[in-house]
Amino acid sequence: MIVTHALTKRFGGLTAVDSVNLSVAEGERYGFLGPNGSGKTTLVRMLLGLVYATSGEIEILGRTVPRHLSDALPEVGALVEGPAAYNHLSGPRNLELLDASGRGGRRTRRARVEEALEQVGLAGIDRRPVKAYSLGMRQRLGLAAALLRKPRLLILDEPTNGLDPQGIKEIRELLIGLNREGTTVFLSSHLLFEVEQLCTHVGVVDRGKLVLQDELGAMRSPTGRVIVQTPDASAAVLLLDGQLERRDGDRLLIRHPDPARLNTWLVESGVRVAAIEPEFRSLEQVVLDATSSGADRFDGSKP
Ligand SMILES: Nc1ncnc2c1ncn2[C@@H]1O[C@H](COP(=O)(O)OP(=O)(O)OP(=O)(O)O)[C@@H](O)[C@H]1O
Repeated sequence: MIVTHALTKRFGGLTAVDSVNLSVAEGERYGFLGPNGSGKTTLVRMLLGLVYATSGEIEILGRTVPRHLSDALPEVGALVEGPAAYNHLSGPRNLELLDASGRGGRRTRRARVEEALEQVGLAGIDRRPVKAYSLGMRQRLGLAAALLRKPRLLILDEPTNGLDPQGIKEIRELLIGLNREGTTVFLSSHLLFEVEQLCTHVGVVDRGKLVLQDELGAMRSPTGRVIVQTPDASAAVLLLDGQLERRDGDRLLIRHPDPARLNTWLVESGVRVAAIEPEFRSLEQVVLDATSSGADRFDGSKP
């Protein structure tokens, strides 16, 4: 769906995107994660032919970009930083105008616009001009515009920018739903938590370089520790001499390679186990290990 080879963009002496090999397959929800200023927007703009690469190659839906971009674009929905709109017109009117530039027939235009508005939570919006929209509403309108053509591929630059936690959740659910119906989703974000909640695949960019690219599940390997919930926590603590890493009420974090064996042993020793599961590395830990700069440059906050 998206392939780049040694994609590079320099602005004078600054290398904003540095030899990036991106690979996004059909059906994925791919999170392109990096701190502010790491080159995400520049890469997205190159994918959409809005900025020329200094060197390297881009393929979108099997077409070379920018040369054959116009063949790919009808199947691509895009949202780039600061979605453009006619500020003196209403949101629905903006979408009607946009739709008129596409291939859809006039008779069904109103229905397409209404469906897109409904998908992003703007159904029944009044006729106020876009200049009176909040940042979150503008972002939703931008998403609606990206959805008008029922694209096979969505390319979204920071799609939850300006949204409150409820809005972020709604957009997440919308993107997961669209993806289930077959849309491949590529989005950039500086929010670790957002990517962890939404994406199946992650690319981590640090100072223009892609330092990690994998399936989220594969990245989050087991830590070798087991989380156990037990009403007999005090008895378990005595039993676990040296293996216990942390106790939090009736929740214990235990160094052990095998949850099944640990479970058997605890139960046979008279410790009732209410819940047991292996601990996996968080995306934050993975990113911390992969980047020289440390995860403090990434935004790990939860909404
Ligand atoms: N037109 C430009 N001219 C000069 N430098 C630029 C230009 N566009 C971007 N840059 C620089 O390239 C680097 C990457 O910027 P970019 O906007 O792609 O990062 P980003 O990861 O999208 O950050 P943010 O989330 O803050 O938008 C930054 O150092 C930025 O200042």
